[in-house]
Amino acid sequence: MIKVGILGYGNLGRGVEAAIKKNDDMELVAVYTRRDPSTLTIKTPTAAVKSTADLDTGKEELDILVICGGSATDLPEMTPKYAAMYNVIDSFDTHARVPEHFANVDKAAKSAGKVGIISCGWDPGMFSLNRVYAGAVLPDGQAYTFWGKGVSQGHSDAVRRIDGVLDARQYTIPVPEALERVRSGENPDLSTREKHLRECFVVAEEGADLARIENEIKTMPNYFADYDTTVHFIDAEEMKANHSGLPHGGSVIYSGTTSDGTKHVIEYSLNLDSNPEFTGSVLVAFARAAVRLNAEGASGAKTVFDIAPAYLCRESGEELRAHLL
Ligand SMILES: NC(=O)C1=CN([C@@H]2O[C@H](COP(=O)(O)OP(=O)(O)OC[C@H]3O[C@@H](n4cnc5c(N)ncnc54)[C@H](OP(=O)(O)O)[C@@H]3O)[C@@H](O)[C@H]2O)C=CC1
Ligand SMILES: N[C@@H](C[C@H]1CC(C(=O)O)=NO1)C(=O)O
Repeated sequence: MIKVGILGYGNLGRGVEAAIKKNDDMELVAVYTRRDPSTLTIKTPTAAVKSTADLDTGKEELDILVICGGSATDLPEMTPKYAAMYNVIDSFDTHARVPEHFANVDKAAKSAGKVGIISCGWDPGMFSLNRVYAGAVLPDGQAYTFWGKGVSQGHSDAVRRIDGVLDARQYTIPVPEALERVRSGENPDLSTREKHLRECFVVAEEGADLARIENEIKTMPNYFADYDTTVHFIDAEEMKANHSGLPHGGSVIYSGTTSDGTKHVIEYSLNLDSNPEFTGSVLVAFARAAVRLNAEGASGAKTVFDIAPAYLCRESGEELRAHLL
C-alpha cells in the first residue's frame, strides 16, 4: 500500500483526496496544513489532519508527499524544502520559472536520495506530453495549445495572492478566430495575445484600492502581462452563486507533414467538469511512478517526460500488453 500525504488543503488538495479513493493501492495517511489543523474538515475519516510542523521533522511515515500549494508563491519554497525529506510531486505551472524550480528540487532530492516530480498536471503535464510525442513523431510540424473556456487554478491563485483580494476566479477564453485558423490547417503564427483572453472576477476587501488591484492583475508577469484581461469586482454572494464551479479543458492541436507535404493532424483534448479533480488524478498516477522509481534507486527531479507510462499504471506488464491487441 502506497502511503500518501497531502500538503495544502485547497481545491487541488481536495482533488487529490478524491483521486486517492479511486486507487486501491494507495492510502491517504494525513493532510498537512499551514492553518490550524483543528479548523479543517476533510473527507477521509481514516486520515489525520496535521500541521506542517509535523512534516518538518522529516519523520512522517510517507511514501510520497503530494504538494498542493499555489504555484505563484508556495511551491517554489515548499517543493525543494520537502524534497530534501520525502518523495514529492507538485503541479508547478509558472512556465517561465520551471528551469529554476527543476534545479532547486533536483539538488534537494538528490541530497536525500528521493524523487521529486515537478510540473505534473495537464498543462504543464498531459498537454506537455502530447506536444512532445507529436513533435517526436512529426518533426516537421507545429503545436498549438488552446485552453478553456474555463477556470485556471494557477491564475486564480495568483490573483488571490494580491494584497486586498479576498477571493478570485480567472476564466481563460480561447479566441474563436485563432482556433478556427488552426483547425483549418492554416498553421498561422499567433502571438500569445492573439490566442486567449483572460477574464477575472474578484472579491476585494472593503475599502481596498480597486484600481491598484486591477493594475496589479493586468501587469502581472508570467500570468497576465501578455494577455488582454478584463477584471470585474463582485461581492462574495455573487462569487458563490455564479462562480463556484471549476470546470476547464482545452486542446493540443499539432499539424505536421511527411513526404511531399502530406499533412497529418494530431489532437488531444480535455473537457473537465473539475480542473482540480482531474489534476489531482494526474498527480496520483504520477505519484505511483515516483514511489516505484525511488524503490529502484532513482533520485532527483523528474518531469512527465522522464517517466515511462508503465510506471503510472496499477496493471502488470502482461496486463498492459493486452492494450496492444
Ligand atoms: N499543472 C497543472 O495542470 C495545474 C496546476 N495547478 C496548480 O495548483 C495550484 C493550487 O491551486 P488551488 O488548489 O486551486 O489553490 P487554492 O488557493 O485552493 O489552494 C492553495 C493553498 O492555499 C491554502 N488555502 C486554500 N484554501 C484556503 C483558505 N480558505 N484559507 C487559507 N488558506 C487556504 C492551502 O494551503 P494550507 O492548507 O496549507 O493553508 C492550499 O494548499 C495552482 O496555483 C496551480 O499552479 C492547478 C491545476 C492544474
Ligand atoms: N495550469 C493551469 C492548467 C492549464 C489551464 C491554463 C490557462 O487557463 O491558462 N493553463 O494551463 C491551471 O492552473 O488550471
